Amino acid sequence: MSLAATTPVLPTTGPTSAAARDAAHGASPGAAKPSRPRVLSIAGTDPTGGAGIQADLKAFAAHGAYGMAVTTALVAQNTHGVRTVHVPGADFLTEQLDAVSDDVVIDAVKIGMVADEPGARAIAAWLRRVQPPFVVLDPVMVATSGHRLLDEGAEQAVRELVALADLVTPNLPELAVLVGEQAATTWPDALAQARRLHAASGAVVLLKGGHLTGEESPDALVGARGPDDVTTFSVPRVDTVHTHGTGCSLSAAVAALRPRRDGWESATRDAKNWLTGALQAGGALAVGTGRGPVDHLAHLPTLGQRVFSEEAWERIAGWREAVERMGFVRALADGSLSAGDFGFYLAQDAAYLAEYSRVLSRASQLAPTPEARQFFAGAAVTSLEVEQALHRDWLGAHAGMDRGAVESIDPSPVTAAYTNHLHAASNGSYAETVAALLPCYWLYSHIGDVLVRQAGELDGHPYARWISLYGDPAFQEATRAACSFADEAARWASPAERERMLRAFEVSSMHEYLFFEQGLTRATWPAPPRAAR
Ligand SMILES: Nc1ncnc2c1ncn2[C@@H]1O[C@H](COP(=O)(O)OP(=O)(O)OP(=O)(O)O)[C@@H](O)[C@H]1O
Ligand SMILES: Cc1ncc(COP(=O)(O)O)c(N)n1
Repeated sequence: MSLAATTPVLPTTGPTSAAARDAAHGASPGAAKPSRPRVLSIAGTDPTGGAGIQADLKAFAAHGAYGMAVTTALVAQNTHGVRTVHVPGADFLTEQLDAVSDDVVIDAVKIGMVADEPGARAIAAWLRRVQPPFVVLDPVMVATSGHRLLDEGAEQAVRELVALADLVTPNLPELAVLVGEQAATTWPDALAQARRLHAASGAVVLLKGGHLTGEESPDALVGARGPDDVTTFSVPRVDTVHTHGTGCSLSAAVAALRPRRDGWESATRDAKNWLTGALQAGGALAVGTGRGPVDHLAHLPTLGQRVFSEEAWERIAGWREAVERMGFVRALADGSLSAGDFGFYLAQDAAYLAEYSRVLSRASQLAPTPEARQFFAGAAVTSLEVEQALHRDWLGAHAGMDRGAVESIDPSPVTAAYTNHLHAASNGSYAETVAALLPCYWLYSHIGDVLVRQAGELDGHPYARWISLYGDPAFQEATRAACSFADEAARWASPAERERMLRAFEVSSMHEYLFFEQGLTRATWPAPPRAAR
């Protein structure tokens, strides 16, 4: 038997259009919009911070709203599920609600878990008294872990709350309960149910398709601009298990945005895009061993973080020491390196620089400021022309290679691995690209210091010209500039992006080591196998 058979689907207050409700709240298109809206969450708690009030406050802050919270229920839960629920009671709930509204002007309300029928009735009575401008109701009934967050007998009271809400954000099972039907299994059936809910209640319905399977995760706004209006928002489904609290976070974000927007559509579109980024970054948070939360602040830089280059340099302490002890550097410093090994190194360096120059050009293309664009474009030219000219001179004089031969050197597997890594990083962001490019400047000038120190007096040294070139002050200056561009990019990077930068820097440092050392280690590489005839 469906719930509709025993209870009226919706209460008797009668539907009003979204536009009429907005007008009643003074939310006309020309009305002044609060720059920092005061938004109240009425919901349960999640001590691990992924859902409920804790998620709502983060979503409010992420959207620049001032967050407030009234607790309906204290929930002992984590990323594996709900353990127990403690409900302080409807009288205390009303006391909390009044404490807020007696003092603070409220720009929007988001309602989540209401827990039980007395709770729902207390909230309904308060909404009728206070008439907040925008009310978003996420009709939380069952946690994804399967635990009930709403007493079974309270469903009718939640239906009554729908009629007091401006926007209701059900997932498929919740929508079914609200209209008193079986849960829809297809998107068109779900849309038809959402239309019926809108027609009966007057509330705009944001139908959430997170529970569907498929490559897209569609949501639809029903009734925002008229009874038959449906706007679909579809994003590619993020391949993640970390979806705890997505419903709470989405509805809170819409509530935070709505007071500054002219309608539900633009608030929903932006909230949904933000949520997709937060879902993508959720795994990197490493919160809990179950279904973890999304990263509400994925789009923000973190205040108080360390200077990127300091942290990056510290992270490669091991590679730095390895580079200082390298046999290739020691042999170059004491002059015992054979001309053949040095020639191999120079030839590979020429092949490397050709690709490095392309990645520098890409950094210039992605750079956010004219200074950075100019720096990386200039570096692309220098590495192609000036540095390669030196390589050509030596290889011409000592290995009999002409310009064409130098320009068509095959990269070794070690060289190709390094340049492939740089190209892969340059398919990411500007910040990642700069971080990947940096060790070539920095470790190279570090090796220069080590070489100059180890070589001592350069008179009569077979590699004097090269060693003095390593210590060139212009190169040290370029290294400092590259560091400051990386630091600036990191200042605006999210934690996940900064981690990608550090990783790109670390991997490039490893490649620097392998690149230099290949002058000697190549003797141990296997010869290309002969094809069997
Ligand atoms: N894997 C995913 N990729 C992209 N978007 C998703 C994914 N999972 C959920 N969403 C989006 O998250 C929002 C919440 O959707 P969902 O249907 O899961 O609601 P819910 O069941 O109320 O959430 P909760 O898991 O918090 O209870 C929707 O906008 C949905 O499209
Ligand atoms: C207090 C509270 N409110 C809502 C949810 C639903 O979120 P989810 O379905 O992701 O567990 C929850 N777990 N806890």
